[in-house]
Amino acid sequence: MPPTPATRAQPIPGAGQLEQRLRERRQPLLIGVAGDSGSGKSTYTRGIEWLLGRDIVSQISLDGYHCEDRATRQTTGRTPLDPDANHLDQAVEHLRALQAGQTVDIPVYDHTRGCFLPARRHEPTPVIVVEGLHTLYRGFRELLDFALYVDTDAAVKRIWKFERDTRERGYAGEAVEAEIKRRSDQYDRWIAGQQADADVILRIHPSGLDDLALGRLEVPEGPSCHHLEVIVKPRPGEQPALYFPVDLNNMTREAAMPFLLATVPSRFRDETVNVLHVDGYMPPAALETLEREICAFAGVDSPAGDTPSAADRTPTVRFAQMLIAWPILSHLAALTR
Ligand SMILES: Nc1ncnc2c1ncn2[C@@H]1O[C@H](COP(=O)(O)OP(=O)(O)OP(=O)(O)O)[C@@H](O)[C@H]1O
Ligand SMILES: O=C(CO)[C@H](O)[C@H](O)COP(=O)(O)O
Repeated sequence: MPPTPATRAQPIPGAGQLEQRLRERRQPLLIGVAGDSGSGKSTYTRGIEWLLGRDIVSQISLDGYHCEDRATRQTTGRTPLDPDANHLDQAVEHLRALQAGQTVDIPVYDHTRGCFLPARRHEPTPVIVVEGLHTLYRGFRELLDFALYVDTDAAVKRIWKFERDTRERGYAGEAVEAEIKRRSDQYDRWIAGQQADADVILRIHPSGLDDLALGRLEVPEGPSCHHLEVIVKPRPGEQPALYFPVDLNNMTREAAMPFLLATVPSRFRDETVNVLHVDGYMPPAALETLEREICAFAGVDSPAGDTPSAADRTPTVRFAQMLIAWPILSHLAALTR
């Protein structure tokens, strides 16, 4: 029998109106993002806000619920990774109120100075992204409509945290090194276990393309790339198609950019999952097509959020943001159908 030609799937009824359906909701949907400090939680989930805009998506950081500011922590020796060093019950109560459509005063932590600021009034938006060290803990998980865990390789995290904490948070280099060391057992004890309750796990490793190159990998100047693994559970039923073009000419020309995309059906914690692997540099034209497709699915003409920062505009980060936005948006679409 001749192979069936690949055709574009018919649109799923109701897809393309997600933004409208979210806007009509009275009760916000909560997306929880957990992971270590400096693991990339904010960076990799900003794509949702960028696609749908701030009217629809708002962010809450659980850092405001720490019990101690930076100076106090230096005297007690505790770190915020200890769940008891956070007002988690109050955070759960606030999320419950937001989910019920109420406005809440959210405590705020100022990382530039390491102290608390006056609480900020948070009006519920149709989607609220909640980020923090303990976001998938008991009490939170039951409230969440979608849970993401960001699991970043220690070596990658070390570089990101070191650079960010010395540049933006006023830390001396030795102090960051000492803090990373002090926290490593605590991460295993209090944070890592939350992966078990995630809908999607994003793992970030150093690029592995070197291992695939014959001889030395030749990479043009550009932002560094990483090997991302996105662990997703296959969704039952018909799914909307999401295309992005792969230009074979681009892969065989002289200055081809190294790029890898694979899906590997696997077993993970006794469940069937697909593991999407991405590494290298996605061609910008393909990325633009992918973003247009996701916008069409969401029902917006173009991304409705503020223009991203230069760091967020690197193709490697943008692609990762879309890879994370896609399972979240398609899940939200199923919940609002
Ligand atoms: N792919 C990347 N390439 C280079 N830098 C990155 C990348 N991803 C994240 N970073 C940087 O790493 C730092 C930490 O990222 P981010 O703020 O997203 O982490 P986080 O988990 O939200 O941190 P925290 O919970 O401590 O606030 C930031 O300075 C960010 O710009
Ligand atoms: O674990 C962290 C999440 O980012 C921070 O270390 C914690 O929020 C305290 O912040 P700072 O180090 O700026 O005092």
